[in-house]
Amino acid sequence: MNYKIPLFLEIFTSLIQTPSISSTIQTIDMSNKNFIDLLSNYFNDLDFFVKLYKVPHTINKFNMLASKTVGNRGGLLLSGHTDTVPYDDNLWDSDPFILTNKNNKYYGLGVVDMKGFFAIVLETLKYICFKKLKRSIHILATADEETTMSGAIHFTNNTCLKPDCIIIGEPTSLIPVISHKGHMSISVMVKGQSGHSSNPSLGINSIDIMYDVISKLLQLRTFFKKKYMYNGFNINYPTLNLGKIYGGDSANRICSSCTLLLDIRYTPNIDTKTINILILKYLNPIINKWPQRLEIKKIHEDIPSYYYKHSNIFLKKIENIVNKSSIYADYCTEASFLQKIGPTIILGPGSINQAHQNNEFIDQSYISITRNILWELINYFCL
Ligand SMILES: CC(=O)N[C@@H](CCCN)C(=O)O
Ligand SMILES: [Zn+2]
Ligand SMILES: [Zn+2]
Repeated sequence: MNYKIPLFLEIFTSLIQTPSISSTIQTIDMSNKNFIDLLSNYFNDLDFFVKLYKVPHTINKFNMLASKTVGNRGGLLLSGHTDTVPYDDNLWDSDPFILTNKNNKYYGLGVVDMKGFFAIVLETLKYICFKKLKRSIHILATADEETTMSGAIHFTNNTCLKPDCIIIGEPTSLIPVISHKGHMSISVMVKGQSGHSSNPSLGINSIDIMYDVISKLLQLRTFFKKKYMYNGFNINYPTLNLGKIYGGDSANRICSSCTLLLDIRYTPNIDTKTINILILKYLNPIINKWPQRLEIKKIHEDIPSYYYKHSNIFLKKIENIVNKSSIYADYCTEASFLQKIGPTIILGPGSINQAHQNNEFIDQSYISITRNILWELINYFCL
């Protein structure tokens, strides 16, 4: 085909160069508009019909849907998120925004999770003859997957698309993922009272109280592991991770405020209502001892767990194409929402082990294999 779209490496470089960090911490959170514009231009270059959707309650964030539409139903939807997690300054061996080629790997923030997927999709589409298209092909690029999933939620609730199949290109090492855990993110703030450290009775030390909170949460963690075993997952029980803690300012002041961020990844055998009750049950002794001093909040809406419950014909076809049986994952994805509009499978290049890491990389061998798989998927669902 004779498109004016740039070469693969030029595209990949530009995607990595364009920051699109999302965070629940406002000072770090960024608009994804530049990234969305870049992607839109590339899909325009391929003569796709491109539409942007502003995602409500965000700082200027957008979803993009690029389509070649045939009829009004069915077809294939390839989906990815536009945002990356933040990065640790100084802990990278290369500039996270410069695509770096070393030892048959590409390094950069988002190479595997998951800007590389878009670069490979574009590279694949370049060589497809759309005159032969029998069913629609859509590419969805969402905002805020790493935080609230508000992009996927907004899209799911407002689209009239009903694809035959949705592929989410998260890094699964090209193994189909058909189930994953749910995700709950919580903040616990302890409000104490400051005072001179020479006399403990002059204040209420919020770090001391947080110490008790943490010890209760670790007990809850043990309870989850004992009571809610669920086979199929690699980590076959709900996990609880203490993710961030901050508070206080000086060694010689009683600490007046301390905040803890944590997440719970839950298996399908426990619901969020039960989890909420358990959190309160474990923390109640502290809440009673220190009335009004604990504030427990959700950082974002709970993300439900996901299980593929559609036609086995598509699943078998996809397992055949990649020559791998499907598995369950411990992380979570936008499949929890997108599955409402069509059968959804998570399948993408690179390993989740390199996601959210310093020196994030994607093995170059994934590029041609993924192109072939995408080509077969498009051939099966659209041509
Ligand atoms: C694949 C992946 O890393 N997904 C994110 C989504 C977080 C949504 N709050 C995770 O599992 O942490
Ligand atoms: Zn991801
Ligand atoms: Zn991620």
